[in-house]
Amino acid sequence: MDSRSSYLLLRVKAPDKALEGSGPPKRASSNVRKLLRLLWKEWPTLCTGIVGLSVSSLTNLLFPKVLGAALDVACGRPPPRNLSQKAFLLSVLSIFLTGASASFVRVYCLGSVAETTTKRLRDRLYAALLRQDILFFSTTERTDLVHRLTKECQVAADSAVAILAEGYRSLNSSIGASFMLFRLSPKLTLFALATLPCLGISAMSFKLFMNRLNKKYEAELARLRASTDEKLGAVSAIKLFTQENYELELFKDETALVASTARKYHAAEGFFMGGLSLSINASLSSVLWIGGSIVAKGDLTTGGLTSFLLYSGFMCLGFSQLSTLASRVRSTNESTAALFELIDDDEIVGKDDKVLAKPSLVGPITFEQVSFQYPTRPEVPVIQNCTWSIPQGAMVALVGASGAGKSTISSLVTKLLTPSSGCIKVNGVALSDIDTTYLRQHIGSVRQEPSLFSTSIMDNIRYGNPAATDEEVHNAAIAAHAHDFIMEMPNGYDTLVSSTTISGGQKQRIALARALVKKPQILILDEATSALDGHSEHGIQETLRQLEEITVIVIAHRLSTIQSCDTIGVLENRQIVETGTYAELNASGTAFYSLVAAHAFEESE
Ligand SMILES: Nc1ncnc2c1ncn2[C@@H]1O[C@H](COP(=O)(O)OP(=O)(O)OP(=O)(O)O)[C@@H](O)[C@H]1O
Repeated sequence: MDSRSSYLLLRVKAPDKALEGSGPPKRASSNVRKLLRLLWKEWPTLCTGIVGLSVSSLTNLLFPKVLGAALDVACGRPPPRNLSQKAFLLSVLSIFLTGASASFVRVYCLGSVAETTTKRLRDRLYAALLRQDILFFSTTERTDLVHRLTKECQVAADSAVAILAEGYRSLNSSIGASFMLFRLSPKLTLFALATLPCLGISAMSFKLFMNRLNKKYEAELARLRASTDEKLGAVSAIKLFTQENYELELFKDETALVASTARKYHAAEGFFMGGLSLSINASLSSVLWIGGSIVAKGDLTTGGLTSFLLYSGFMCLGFSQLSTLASRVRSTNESTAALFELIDDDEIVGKDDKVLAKPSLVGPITFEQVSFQYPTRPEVPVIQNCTWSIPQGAMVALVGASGAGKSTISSLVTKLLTPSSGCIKVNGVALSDIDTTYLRQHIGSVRQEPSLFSTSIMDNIRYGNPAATDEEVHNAAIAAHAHDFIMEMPNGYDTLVSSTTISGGQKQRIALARALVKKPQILILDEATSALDGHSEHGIQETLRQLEEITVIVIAHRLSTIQSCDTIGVLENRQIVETGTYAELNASGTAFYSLVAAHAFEESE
């Protein structure tokens, strides 16, 4: 099991006790049933499609009979059921027209059902993804998720419709055609059926072999996709280390492996198709041989034999489709397992939701014996029995060596992560008792590499507070020292983020404006001004000082930022080991002093 799915199991079964018990595996066999239940939500269109399918199957079944009768009429025999030639022609035409109309209804209605089901699956999956916590995204390939949302949802819905429609149609053709064959000539039917089990068994075993090859091919392709995604994401590192040729050779090896498996699959497919055509030709010739002698004896007409041959084709097609149905159900169950794992998980999470408090967040933030370790590395605690109190309205610097756990602490305060033990309180209320949406609506958070969306700068800032007026957006941008450079852009606030080159520092200031427009009660800046020059950063510090009532937690590597804070918390050995002002801590023997001596901080520009 990969780390992502083991993580999912952890969340669902034992959110607080990492890696304890994995529970019984979910049964993939029910996925097709879930898909069929989703199809049923469109029952009026689905039923209309099935009526169309039934009618087109029936007209298809009548086709060989009609064709045989037409051949006999062309050979000079009278039309069946004492019909005149004109009436016979008209009835043939009406059968064909009915079949064509039924095909339209079938294709349109079943296609609509597939599309609506795809939409339903995509909506549910997207909702499920938005509910996952950040750890999920750090252990899951983003390209896989996008693929799941776009392609896999479509394939799953199409497969469910195909299983239903093809299953129904194959059943109709195999049973209907066998019935018609017996009616035409029981003797010839028994002869034709005798070869069927042999053909069926060899075709099925060969198909299984091909499925195995196909799975191998898919797995190799997935590996290629993941490694290409990783390499293209790190293309600057490849260039800087001049490893282009090495990477190209690695890529060539991987594509060679994929191509070789694909060739094996095509060879097997060619062998299968060749064998199939050989056995069909052999059985058709023998049916024709025996059938010819029956016609010669006068027990069957030439038209009857033609109908018989066509019905044999229908029957073979029906049985072969039925035989592949089981493997199609199995492959759909398997290919949709990851999809339903996410969707079902979301349903479980949803059921556990309870109504939480929305207290005032104006008050101190306190850490009480807080411990945390990432579920993917349960043996390495990042924070352990950490106790810390951040006074309300203070501007606090959180410092520590790289990897000490500063960003982890900021994620714990915003509830992006949940402590493994202990408790974080805001204004005396435990975070676990505070409504998450409410909490995040009142916390502004800016990270070192903020994500901006490909809309206008105005929309990006307003993302922090959709109800903000233009004036409020401008004020937030002024406070974040972003207004001037925004106004210098070709379309000012309407400039599209994707249409212009925005520097790291400009991005950070837009992100700060987006956090400020919320009018937060707590502001967390995680290296949020690292790309700014000293002058701009100083201006922002001044602005933050003027924001009354807001508690600001600053994670910074720049000494000037730290110096301007009211108090400093030093994170070392998984705990806050010291707190105090810069003047108090900047003395020989303190952990802070050791950090300064170890050049953990940049000097001001
Ligand atoms: N998603 C994750 N899964 C597992 N371990 C993680 C994850 N994110 C961070 N860690 C680990 O947790 C520890 C603390 O990381 P964190 O990013 O909180 O440190 P930091 O003090 O903010 O570091 P820096 O100053 O370099 O940004 C590190 O050892 C890191 O490798």
